[in-house]
Amino acid sequence: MQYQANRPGAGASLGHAPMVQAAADGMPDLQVIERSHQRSSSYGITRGQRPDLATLSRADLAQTLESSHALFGHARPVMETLYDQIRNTHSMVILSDAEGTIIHTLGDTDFLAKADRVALGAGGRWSEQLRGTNAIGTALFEQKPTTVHAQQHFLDANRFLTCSAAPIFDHQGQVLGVLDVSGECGSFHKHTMALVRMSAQMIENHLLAGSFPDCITLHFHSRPEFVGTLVEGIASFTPAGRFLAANRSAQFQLGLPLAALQSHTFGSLFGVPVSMLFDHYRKAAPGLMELYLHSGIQIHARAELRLREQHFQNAREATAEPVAAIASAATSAAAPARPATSPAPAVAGKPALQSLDTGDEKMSAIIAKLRKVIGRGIPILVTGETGTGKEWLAQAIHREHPQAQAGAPFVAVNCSAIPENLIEAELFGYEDGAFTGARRKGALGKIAQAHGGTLFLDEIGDMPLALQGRLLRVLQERAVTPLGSNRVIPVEFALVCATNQPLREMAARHAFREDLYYRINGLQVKLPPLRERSDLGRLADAILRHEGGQHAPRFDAEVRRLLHACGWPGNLRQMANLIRTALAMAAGENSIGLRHLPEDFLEEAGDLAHAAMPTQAAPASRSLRDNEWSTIENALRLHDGNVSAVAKALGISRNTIYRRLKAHGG
Ligand SMILES: Nc1ncnc2c1ncn2[C@@H]1O[C@H](COP(=O)(O)OP(=O)(O)OP(=O)(O)O)[C@@H](O)[C@H]1O
Repeated sequence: MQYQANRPGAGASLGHAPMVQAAADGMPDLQVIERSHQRSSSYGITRGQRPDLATLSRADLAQTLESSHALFGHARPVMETLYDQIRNTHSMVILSDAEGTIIHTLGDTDFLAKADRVALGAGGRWSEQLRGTNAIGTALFEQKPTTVHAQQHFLDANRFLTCSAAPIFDHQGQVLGVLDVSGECGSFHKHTMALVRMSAQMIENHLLAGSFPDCITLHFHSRPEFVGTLVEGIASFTPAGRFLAANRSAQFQLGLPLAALQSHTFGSLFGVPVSMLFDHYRKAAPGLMELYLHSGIQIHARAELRLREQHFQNAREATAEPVAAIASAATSAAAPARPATSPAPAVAGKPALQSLDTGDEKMSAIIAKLRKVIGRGIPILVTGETGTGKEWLAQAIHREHPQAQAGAPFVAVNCSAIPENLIEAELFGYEDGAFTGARRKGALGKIAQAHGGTLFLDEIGDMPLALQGRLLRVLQERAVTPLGSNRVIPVEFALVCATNQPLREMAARHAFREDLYYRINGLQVKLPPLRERSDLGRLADAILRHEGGQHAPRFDAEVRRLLHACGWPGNLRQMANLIRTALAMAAGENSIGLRHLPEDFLEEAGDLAHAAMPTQAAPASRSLRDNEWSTIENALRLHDGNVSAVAKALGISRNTIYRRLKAHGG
């Protein structure tokens, strides 16, 4: 059958009707295919011709590999993780250079043999000029992710394939190569493209982090839990603060393309001098920094200071204070480069365990129990509705350890925020054995980063089953083996996990490993929802002081009444958000009145209080999830299904709402 995309009903005529969709769905973009077919004809290729199967000689391939060493070095471990996701689907993962020459493949043996027949292997050349329309060549030409399915290949010989390819860009926006998943056309899956794109993004992030030997790299996101994940923004600056490079997430968050960013400095982007980073890392246990973009949006950031000796020296002179912490947060050029995902700094600025005891009986009992187990190697499992402060409690637990005072790391991993195919590399790290000496890279996983400190696994119920076994082994053996390595790294850390899922129930229906459940469940504490706490007023005062300092204005009587009347479906997160807004509105005044509260809160407080009532009266046997879901459901009804509005009203993330909607078949 010939390709007929330029005729009406072309998708149907291909026998792949659902293919006629936007490329963003992981479906081929028919306009892209059509343009490519026109180009293929103009190259003088004919559909029925035998493809040019000549591959590079071994010497030429070695040279190609050498010139793509950085790309190959960073791509290889990501390819291994990606291949784990598609194993046994008659497919393979392919890396090509910017000319479309394949430099590395990983695949199922049966399919590799078939692929070999069309030179889809190392040394094979897949530019559009040589092969006509194909995912690698066309993605290179279009400079965007491209799926080419079956008949959409220009050459008849390639029509047994379905291929999804994403270009990989360097920090200057130049294409370095292409990551591709190819398989037999019957193995097409629309999610493949999403996996390929995320993997390409991960390679780009690692490349960027390793690009400059002497620089300051900022990892940031508007949500603190996303710092250190695939979606974080990464921007590098010279030691003097001049902009060097940024990944796509950073460009998006900063609202500027690369070309415009070139004329910026750290100061012009964030409104503070770069020296504030040195000040920040001079602290004994620096936490994430809070910075503001021009748009007023707050971001949370972690900096990596990878500086030469003389820049340390300058920093020392500039700050004229002890700089032990700077040295510990930085890597000198002579030392091996710090891995791309360096340990998150220890937690600072968050309350200690004692200050979480504001008089609620349940909270006091929880804190007393925790005190008995902290420091005894007993894993702690924290449950509770969204926003009840599970992560805050984990940080407070960490701070109780004497090592925390000495700067031991608190490393948080949100198991639901990291794409399933990347979580393994994030947790266990990976090793790049391809190059030695200065080029040897790799990344320390979060588990190894937590060595000596605390590992906090948030939303542990969302950890893929396959990885639960590996995690269990790490916990039993107290050692981690990075991907692609035989090296065993001993690790010692305190473990705190959190979930708002019924893990025991999940274990009973084999949705969560029972052995892991018992292993992480040394002591389980359940944080009460805000509506059930007896210390609501004191808690609000504590948050007010935390956010606004000792001289913050006080709540007036009307506001206090309203605080008690509200159902607080978003729990502490909602309350903290409300108080932050009120403080901003009441700046310079002595008290916070109703006029300082957001209108939507005032309008909804009554309704939401009602919405929460049935959950208060709900029988104890109802799960946390049920309570939370009915609150979300009510709020969705109130807001005509507008997820953003509900997220704002409840003070919970849109992701949480989408996850719950999915879980309830929405
Ligand atoms: N004890 C506290 N005092 C003041 N504010 C708090 C406290 N605990 C939590 N918060 C506020 O609530 C927000 C949410 O807390 P946290 O992330 O710990 O909740 P969570 O239960 O882990 O939420 P989720 O289940 O959605 O991950 C925090 O960012 C903070 O603003």
